[in-house]
Amino acid sequence: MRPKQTTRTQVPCPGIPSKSPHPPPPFMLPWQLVLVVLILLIVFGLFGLSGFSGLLGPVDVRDVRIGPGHAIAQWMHNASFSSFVVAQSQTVELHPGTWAIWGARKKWMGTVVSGSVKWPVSGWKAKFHLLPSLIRNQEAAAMKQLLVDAPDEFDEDTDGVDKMVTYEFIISSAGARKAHDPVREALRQRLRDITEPIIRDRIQPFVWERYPKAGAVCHSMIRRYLLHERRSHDTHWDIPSYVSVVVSLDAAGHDFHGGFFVTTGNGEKSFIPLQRGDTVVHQSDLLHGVHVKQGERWSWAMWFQDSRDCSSQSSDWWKREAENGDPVAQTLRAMRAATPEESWTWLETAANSGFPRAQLYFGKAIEDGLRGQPNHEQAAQWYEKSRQGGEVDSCYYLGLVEKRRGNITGAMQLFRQGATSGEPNAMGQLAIGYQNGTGGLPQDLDLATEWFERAADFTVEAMYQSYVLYSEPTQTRDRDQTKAQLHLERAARMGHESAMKKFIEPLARAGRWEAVAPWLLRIESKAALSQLVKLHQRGVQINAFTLFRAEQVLRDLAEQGFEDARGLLRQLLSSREAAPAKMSEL
Ligand SMILES: O=C(O)CCC(=O)C(=O)O
Ligand SMILES: [Fe+2]
Repeated sequence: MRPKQTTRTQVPCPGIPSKSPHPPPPFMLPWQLVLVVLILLIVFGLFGLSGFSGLLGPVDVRDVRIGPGHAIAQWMHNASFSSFVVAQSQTVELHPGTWAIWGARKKWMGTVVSGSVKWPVSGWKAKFHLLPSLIRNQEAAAMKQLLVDAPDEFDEDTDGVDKMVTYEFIISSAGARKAHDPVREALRQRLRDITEPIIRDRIQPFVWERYPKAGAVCHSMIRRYLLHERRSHDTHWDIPSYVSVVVSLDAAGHDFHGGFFVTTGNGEKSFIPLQRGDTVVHQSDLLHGVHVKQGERWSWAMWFQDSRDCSSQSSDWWKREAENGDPVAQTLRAMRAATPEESWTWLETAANSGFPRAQLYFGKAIEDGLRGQPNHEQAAQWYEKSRQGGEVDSCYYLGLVEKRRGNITGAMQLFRQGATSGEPNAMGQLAIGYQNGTGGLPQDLDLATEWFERAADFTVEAMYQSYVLYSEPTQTRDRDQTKAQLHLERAARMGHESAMKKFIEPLARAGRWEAVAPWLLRIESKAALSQLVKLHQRGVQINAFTLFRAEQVLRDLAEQGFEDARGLLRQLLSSREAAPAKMSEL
């Protein structure tokens, strides 16, 4: 496979002057010989004539075809028994399209597993590709190590999918301001030194061949899934991305269990056991997510746009398919719609076609009052249709409607159905039922703990409640401080306000102000920010990235007109006082 050749070098002809006063020399001069050889190298290098490869130096063929024992080959075998995913493999060659005179030219030969997920109702199949070992073990390890060594330099914004803290490190991004902050530029550059050749030589050639309209990588980031932090990136579509590429930096079944999955929202998840350096390529029609059930995982994710300058024609994506009546395409268009009215129209059309996920979203749109007054009864009818169509998330929303109607027992039955199908919000509601003994459930703190703990991989409230429950004994177990502490830290790191305050109490009591400082920024209240400024003024060591972010937060608040933030910003920037901080003064 070759990337498209966009420009070709014009080779000037080294002609002999027409009116030469001297006869041409009988043999080529050495410099002319060199020129001719150079021209041959350029021409054959550009056109890739393999017959001349001897002239161009050795070809470094990296053969990473997988055998039947490889985890992905086994997954593929099992997928053939699945009701919703199919996959087959082929061998593919990638030529980087660049060449080096002195170094070896590179060629990648590997297995590509092409799979698809069959959507219910629609004939639509969401395709994806798996490329085992596209990234070398050492490359993946080197990328990860750079960030393991800089644990505090991750972004902690709110995630668009689950509203919890992201914990991502942006390597490059066309849109994000944080992709240009000077304080992390050296680290970003080291990561780009590794990632850019990989994108140019391996990822881009493959993506451009399979998706001819794909342009440039416009967003590239590392995500981490640590034990005391984020455990999941639950079921979603990559709405802003034309082509998404995910590289696992750890090995499933070895460093962690679970990981990247594909689904149709019916409760079944097919976990793809990506090994270190294995790569997934897909578009926004693939419903997918991440759940790290044990261990820790890091991944490198990229989003291609459909242009080289990162402008996006996303309003055109899946247009023809939507207009031809496909409900999956219609739902995707609703999620990219320019106006609420347009979104409503596509969702209504898709819901009327019987697509369970669209029925869920349409119910939400009605309940949220996307058009007119919120209407819970009408929303409930769509949730019910969606539930009957197999969409597990609907059990939770329908359960909430029942709860509001005062039918707690009916609500609990719905929550149980959602919970046993793996829906985390329903798990949390069922746990509350056992915690309080409501909705026809006995009070049972062991079952409450069990369900909260299952949900704690996904929702911040369940993380916090797991901490609360493990902090106390039940009739059958002692309190478990280790588990309680893990859940408290996870809830705190994922943005639970009470958890953050509880988590820093012992740090403050021990006078560990360096450790307290980043938390004050995370809490972001006026009191917390002024304490942070106070610590800084008193000479407490605060890492450069925390200080940089504090300045940014205060600047943003000041620009929004908060007078206090303006004052705090001035203090932060002004010189420090020398006196050490005392707990009693804070
Ligand atoms: O971490 C991964 O494997 C995938 C992350 C993902 O799906 C996303 O960032 O959209
Ligand atoms: Fe994604």
